[in-house]
Formats: sequence, structure tokens, C-alpha cells
Amino acid sequence: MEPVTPGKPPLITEISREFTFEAAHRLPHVPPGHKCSRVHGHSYRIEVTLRGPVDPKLGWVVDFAELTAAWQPLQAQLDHRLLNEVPGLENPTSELLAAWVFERIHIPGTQVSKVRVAETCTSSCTVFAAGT
Ligand SMILES: Nc1nc2c(c(=O)[nH]1)N=C([C@H](O)[C@H](O)COP(=O)(O)OP(=O)(O)OP(=O)(O)O)CN2
Ligand SMILES: [Zn+2]
Repeated sequence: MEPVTPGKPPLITEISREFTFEAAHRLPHVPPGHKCSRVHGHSYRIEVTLRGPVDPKLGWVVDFAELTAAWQPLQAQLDHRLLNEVPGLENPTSELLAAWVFERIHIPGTQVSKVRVAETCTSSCTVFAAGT
């Protein structure tokens, strides 16, 4: 149940956790000569955000550790890989990687509301659940 203060709208609560992994990729559909057509690597940062009710006794949506546990199988598929070889990531742009992660994290009683992928310090992509 969400915390409610009389006279104020109920709160929407989200929790987030950032994960990191190292991987190589190349972008197969960029124009000839584009630097990203060559294999190169990134230190990826992935932020996963969950939305859900705050448990009235525990005072949290879910333990952050549950988010880490849900992430672990994806980490195993991504870390120190050539992303183009991972099923579903044949064209591993930030946009498609964010969607790939979004579709694979499920925690009962919560909804993944957004996934942010940062390939570099200055570039990132965020995908959101429709209607949020
Ligand atoms: N919309 C997107 N644009 C680009 C993506 C992407 O996934 N979505 N990816 C790339 C490449 O992966 C590239 O490695 C990252 O590009 P860029 O941000 O240009 O990285 P640099 O650190 O090399 O930036 P400079 O400003 O050139 O130093 C490209 N575009
Ligand atoms: Zn790249």
C-alpha cells in the first residue's frame, strides 16, 4: 500500500539500482566507414527502476537485493561478451539493449518502469513502460 497523507495525492514510489559490465560490440547497420562499424568496447552502466507498492510493514517496495538477483542472469549473458553474439542483440545499440533488459527483468508485485543504458559518460538511452 502506498503511503497516504490526508488531503494529498497518494505517492508513486520507484526504486533503482545501477549495474555495470564490460562488453564489446559493433553496429552492423551504420553507414560504411562509421567508427561504430568496427568492434570496440564500453564500460556499460545499466540503471533499472522498479515501481510498486511500499510494503506497510517492511517500508520498502522490494529489497534492493531482489533487484540484484534479478539482474544476475543478464550480467552472466552480457559481461565480457561480444554483444552481437547474444541472442536478441544482433544490433546492440543502446536503445535495443535497454529494451532487451526491460523485457527480461521480472519481480513479482512490481513493474519495471524504466531502464537506462549508458555506453559512455556523456550518452545514454532510457526506455519507459508505456503509459508511465
Ligand atoms: N542513438 C545512438 N547513437 C549511437 C549509439 C547508440 O547506441 N545509439 N551508439 C554509438 C556507438 O556505440 C559509440 O561507441 C558511442 O558513440 P559516441 O557517443 O559517439 O562515443 P564517443 O565516446 O566515441 O564520443 P565522441 O564524442 O566521438 O568522443 C554511436 N551512436
Ligand atoms: Zn559503441
